[in-house]
Amino acid sequence: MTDLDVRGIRKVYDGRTRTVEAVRDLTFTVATGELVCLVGPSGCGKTTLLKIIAGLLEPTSGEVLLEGRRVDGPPPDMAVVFQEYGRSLFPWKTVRDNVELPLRQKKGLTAARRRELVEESLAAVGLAEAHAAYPWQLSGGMQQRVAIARAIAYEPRVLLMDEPFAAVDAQTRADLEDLIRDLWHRFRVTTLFVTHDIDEAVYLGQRVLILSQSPTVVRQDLVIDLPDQRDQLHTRSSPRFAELRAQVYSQIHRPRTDPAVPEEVPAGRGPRP
Ligand SMILES: Nc1ncnc2c1ncn2[C@@H]1O[C@H](COP(=O)(O)OP(=O)(O)OP(=O)(O)O)[C@@H](O)[C@H]1O
Repeated sequence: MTDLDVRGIRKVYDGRTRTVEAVRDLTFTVATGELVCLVGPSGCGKTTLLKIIAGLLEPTSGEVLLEGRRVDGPPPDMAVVFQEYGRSLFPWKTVRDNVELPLRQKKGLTAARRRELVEESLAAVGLAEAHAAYPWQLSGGMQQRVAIARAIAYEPRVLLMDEPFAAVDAQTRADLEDLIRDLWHRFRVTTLFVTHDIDEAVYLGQRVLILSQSPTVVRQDLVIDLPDQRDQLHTRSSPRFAELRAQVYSQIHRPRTDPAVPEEVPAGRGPRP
């Protein structure tokens, strides 16, 4: 079954002085319970695409379907984890209250069930002990764990992650990558994980969607045929990992086949139909 169906998404930012075609034509699907990584160079429109999928930004053309229903605003059964954990947590609320907050918007949850979900998800990310702390008392990696716990507690149908580990150190990043694999094994939430880090995409994903430079199209939809049980040491040093990362690298850096296509359209000409 398909959870997420992205069809012909195009996005043109129409500014006063210039018009930028950020995303040209993106089409892909994510099946129920899949973990798919989306990798592309900086500025290729990953955040733009994610905002469109999350219903926060309207595409110029194309559509996103979530379980067959068109997304035209933030869907209630989707959770997003952003890169800037510092700005996504409320500093005046405790860890427990930060995780519980979105649950208060969810219909039909009793206070007891909310408490249960908060406790379970904090335990799942290894932060059961930190429930009474404030975000500013925690390290960056711990704050990002809180943001992940908040997303999981919500029991979303689809989880979107936008470069969630870009701002943490390398060791914390590796730990958080393993946490994502672990949580995905446990909860099987349909996950779309956006990153510009090729190794991270190959390590995490069942599939990697490789994006071109802006204006963006899908260069390749690559199946990651690494063993399901992955670990930082053995997986990353395996010959197959090296082959897959080389394949992603060469696709990302492949020259555009259509160099005549302008990346910026003069203002006033407007988006193409
Ligand atoms: N609100 C906006 N108005 C005009 N142009 C924009 C706007 N947001 C993004 N862009 C442009 O669209 C293109 C894609 O930006 P976007 O932030 O989606 O890329 P990205 O792949 O997420 O980048 P990064 O990896 O550096 O975070 C860029 O050229 C950017 O300058």
